[in-house]
Amino acid sequence: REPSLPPGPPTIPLLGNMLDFPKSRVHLKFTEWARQYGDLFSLKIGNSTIVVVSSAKMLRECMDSRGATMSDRPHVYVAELVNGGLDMPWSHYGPTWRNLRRASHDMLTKSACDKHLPIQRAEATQLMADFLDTPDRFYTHIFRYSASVILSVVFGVHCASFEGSFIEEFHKSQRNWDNLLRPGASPPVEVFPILKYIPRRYAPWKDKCDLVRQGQTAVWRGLLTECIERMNNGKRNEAFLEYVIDHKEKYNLDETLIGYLGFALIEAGVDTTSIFLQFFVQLMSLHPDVRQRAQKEIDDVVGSNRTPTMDDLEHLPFVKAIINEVNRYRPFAPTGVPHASTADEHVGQYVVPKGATVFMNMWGIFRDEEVFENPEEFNPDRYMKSKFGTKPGADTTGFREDIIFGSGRRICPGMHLASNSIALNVMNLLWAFDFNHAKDPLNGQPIPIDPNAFSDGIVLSPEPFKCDIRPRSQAKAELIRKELTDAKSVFEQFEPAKSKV
Ligand code: HEM
Repeated sequence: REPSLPPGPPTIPLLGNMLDFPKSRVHLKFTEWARQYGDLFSLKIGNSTIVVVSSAKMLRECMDSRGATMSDRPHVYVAELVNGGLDMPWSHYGPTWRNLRRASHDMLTKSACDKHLPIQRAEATQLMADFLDTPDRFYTHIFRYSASVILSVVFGVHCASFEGSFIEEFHKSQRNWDNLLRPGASPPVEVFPILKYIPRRYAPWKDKCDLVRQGQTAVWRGLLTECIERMNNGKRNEAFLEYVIDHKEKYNLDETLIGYLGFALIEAGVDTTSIFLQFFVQLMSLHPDVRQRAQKEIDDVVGSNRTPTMDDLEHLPFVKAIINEVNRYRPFAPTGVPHASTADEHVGQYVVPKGATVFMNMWGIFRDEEVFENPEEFNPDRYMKSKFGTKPGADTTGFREDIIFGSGRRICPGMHLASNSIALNVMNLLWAFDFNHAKDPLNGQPIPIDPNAFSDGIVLSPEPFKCDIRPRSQAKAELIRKELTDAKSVFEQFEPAKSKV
């Protein structure tokens, strides 16, 4: 390790820390190292450098305030084979990313997203109705909701069901993509570039890359073609992509890039929103005391004769505290989405060198005992006592309300759409349903839910679990069904999704 680098675990010649690098649960090891080496530590993997930021204060100093040099993405060879750098979350910091980013920013402003609240509300009503009809399929209902909202808003397409639909195909294709990105699924080409040249017959991962690329291209090409046809037939429905197509010169985007822009929003927006809602259902089933307290708050503000609206949120501090605590307790990307530096940056006494991969260790930030009381405990009440859920006297420098959405120039452009989705559904689901452990039909005993069973990788998502979801009253169930009938007029403004792309 070069002496100017932040400290870190001891290295061995040539390989550096490669043998110590965890194959799973990377966030746990990063957090252990952060406690040992500090809130800015480094690892060497061969010649390359990884820097890990593990406090909000350091996040501000090292990343938020250095947007111009900390906004690249690391080279990931399989991603280059799959999307050639045209897919925004993977794009390198440069003109293509800038054009995509500018368009997404203009499309997804708070006021633009608020205009799309009617379709978000209609979709959220369908989610409640789906929970009434087939509660056991809550996992796919949530995925359908998240996908259909983004498809409607971005491409102008509504997808009424998961099974047998385009959304099911997209789900499968994304799981193939996740598998390809898992550690060990492809050789470490980034460290040993020679591995790129392994002939195809010995490198099945190259064929898998082709398959994922073909699947993703089919998704955006199909949706874009439909959008253009609709525009040509005079049937516009205010989809965001219509606006970008109209202004493609302004953003310097050709058809392929416009397709990738739409795809990036589905790719980055669907799993994230779904995962939040799945964890929410899990945590409400595990913590009936928290659920009941939130339900009492909602009942006092909303009552039983109407469903919640976005205007209710400001009167529901405990519901907001639950949202914050789900994000703290189960951050969707526990080591952040890595950035890369494009210049040597002096941070305190250390240098973060040009080309380093920089991780935001959200797990470590949210599990810091100096900052959070009993951080391992799911306790929304902490956010009732302080804005950031921190304990009295803790240093809150660098904390911000949108910290879960990333950092600097790469901060999530979909955060307003995501926040509306999360708030609407959390309010609705607490208003409408009780969540409990499912019972084993053979012995009537509660089926345990393991809160620590989650998938590995850059994204944390709960392993499938069972729970019991029931409407809180017949009257509420009837109101949901009536609102779904009313929502049909909103859905009709969108094109029905095809079963295949
Ligand atoms: C709970 C929901 C969501 C969470 C927690 C979330 C979080 C994040 C995070 C942490 C990043 C990486 C930021 C960074 O590199 O510093 C990100 C990037 C991104 N998100 Fe989200 N996101 C959510 C929903 C959405 C939605 C709904 C959309 C689209 C409508 C979206 C679109 C994107 C895109 C396109 C990027 C890549 C930005 C870039 O690389 O420049 N996200 N998101």
